[in-house]
Amino acid sequence: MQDIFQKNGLNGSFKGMSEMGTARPNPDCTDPSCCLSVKKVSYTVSERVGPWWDLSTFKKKWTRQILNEVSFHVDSGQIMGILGNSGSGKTTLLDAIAGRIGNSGNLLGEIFLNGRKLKTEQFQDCFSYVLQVTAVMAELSLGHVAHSVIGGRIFPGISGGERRRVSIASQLLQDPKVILLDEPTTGLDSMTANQIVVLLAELARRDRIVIVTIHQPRSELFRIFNRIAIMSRGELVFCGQPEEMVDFFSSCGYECPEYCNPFDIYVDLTSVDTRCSEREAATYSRMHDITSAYQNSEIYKSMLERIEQSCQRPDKPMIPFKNKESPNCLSKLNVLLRRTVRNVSRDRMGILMRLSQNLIYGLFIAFFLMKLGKDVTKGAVQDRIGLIYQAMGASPYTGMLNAVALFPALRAIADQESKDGLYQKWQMFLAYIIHILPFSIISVFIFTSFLYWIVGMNPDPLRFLCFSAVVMVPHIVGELLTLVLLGVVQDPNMVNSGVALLNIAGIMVGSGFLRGFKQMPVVFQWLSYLTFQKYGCELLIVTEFYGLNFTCTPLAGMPGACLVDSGNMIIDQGYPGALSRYTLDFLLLYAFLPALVILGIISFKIRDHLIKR
Ligand SMILES: Nc1ncnc2c1ncn2[C@@H]1O[C@H](COP(=O)(O)OP(=O)(O)OP(=O)(O)O)[C@@H](O)[C@H]1O
Repeated sequence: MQDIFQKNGLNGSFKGMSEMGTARPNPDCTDPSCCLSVKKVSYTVSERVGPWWDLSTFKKKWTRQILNEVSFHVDSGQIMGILGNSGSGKTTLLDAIAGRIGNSGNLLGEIFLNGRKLKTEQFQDCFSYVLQVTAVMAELSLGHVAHSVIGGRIFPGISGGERRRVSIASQLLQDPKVILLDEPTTGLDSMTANQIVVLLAELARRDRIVIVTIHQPRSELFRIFNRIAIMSRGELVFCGQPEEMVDFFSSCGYECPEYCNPFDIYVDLTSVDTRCSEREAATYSRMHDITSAYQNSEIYKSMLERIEQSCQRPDKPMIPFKNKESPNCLSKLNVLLRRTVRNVSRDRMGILMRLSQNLIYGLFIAFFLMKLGKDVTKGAVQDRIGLIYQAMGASPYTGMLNAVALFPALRAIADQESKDGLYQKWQMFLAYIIHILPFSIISVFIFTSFLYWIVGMNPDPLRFLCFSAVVMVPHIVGELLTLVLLGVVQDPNMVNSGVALLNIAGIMVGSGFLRGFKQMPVVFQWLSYLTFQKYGCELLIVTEFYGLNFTCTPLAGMPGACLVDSGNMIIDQGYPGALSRYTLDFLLLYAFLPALVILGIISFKIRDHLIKR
């Protein structure tokens, strides 16, 4: 990060602040190398009138105007601050310029860079966008523990101000000409907030256009911004130089009282107060009058002229695209993997839990079963089948819990960083699954090493290895399946339920324990071939039962109790031919892993299309 700031002349600190004082970057804009013109940008969305349970109103829709013909012009070397009360449309305006607006609404208007009209698909290649950090936290559902988690786990030990600087620095990697920032100062104390704005002004001074939305700027920043835009109800109520702003509002009859912050006064003046209908009508009318006065002013007309001039110029400079040079796919994967491992390794408790969760579960089984016996009348067969059922049926859940706990945070980061073109979402998915492999292997080996020998399963080291290799798969499949669904389903709770239901269905149809295959309707017999549980259970049955001889204590009144005298009989009756399919079953079981990885890549490619905003 230091390098990036140094490269951009900022020397990695806010040292420049005192030196530059409150000087405004490129105040005259005599010879800008780049200019951004936004012309009549409007955005409307269609909303249902009533809730879904009231069908008559739910069927009706109304059109809501979020942005209404917003136009402005900024030259390179300038910083523009967009003010406005909450819900005035600041973020939507930045989203529209950055090409990040979803396709849920209707976006109209034109954006020009250097007088050249941008195609929608070019927006993201030109502009860098630093989101509200708070937005990322909401995405991660971490708002309630913002400081403990963001400050401790994802970005350990860095302050809010430093975090903003990291976000800004990461955007500078692509050397953009236009940087858009959504509320980069929110949540910071006023001194740090000012430092961030001064830093941004300094970035603008290096021949860039910087546009920031900002809440409650301190009055000193008045001299820093080259352009101030005030929004209300999706309209641009005013856009011009700070001095022009004071004169303009004075000419409308609204003098800024002495010792008052002009930003606060003008934002209040142009906001619509919805607390009661009378006040709403009065404040709306005032806002409307000010907007009309602005649209009839010389400031507005000269801004429109500048847009026209830049579009009419015969020698228009080329569109300044962001630097797209990036490392190859393997290097990106390597960086993502290292970052994931580094973040995960900081959470010692998390690692311990991941390694021991299967073991804890193994303790339950061992405590419940104690020692496996050989006497069929004392549960020798039933206990073994129960153990296999547990090993196959429950392992996916531990994998699922890991993915649901860890991946949504990384997914949110990947959503943002992939929009910035740093890498693709599926690369983060791949890096994540590479990082889980050692955890899965070690945790399953701890589990099987304990359980296998404690309960006294077939005491053959080779069979133990086969048992471990089989149980590994449902654990990893549980994690992979969760990741695949997390690609297309946003809510981790829904994914949880989905994976749990799929697993229950799989073990029911695939294991043959609840109902023998021969007794199942044909459709379920066919479906069972699609379940990894079919191959896993069959393998574990052979691994445990093949060559096993039972003893029997004849019971009075149960003449058939001793009919089963060997494990081979269990295999022949329940899983005919399983012995000869042993290698094939292994191959088919392990084939689920690459298949799910491919499905995951597809799922995250679909996510690219689903997440537009
Ligand atoms: N896709 C959408 N569908 C419906 N309403 C939307 C959509 N996008 C934005 N809005 C609404 O438009 C209004 C403006 O939202 P926006 O986030 O741009 O405001 P803002 O000025 O950035 O607010 P804040 O300062 O609180 O972040 C809000 O009322 C918001 O709910």
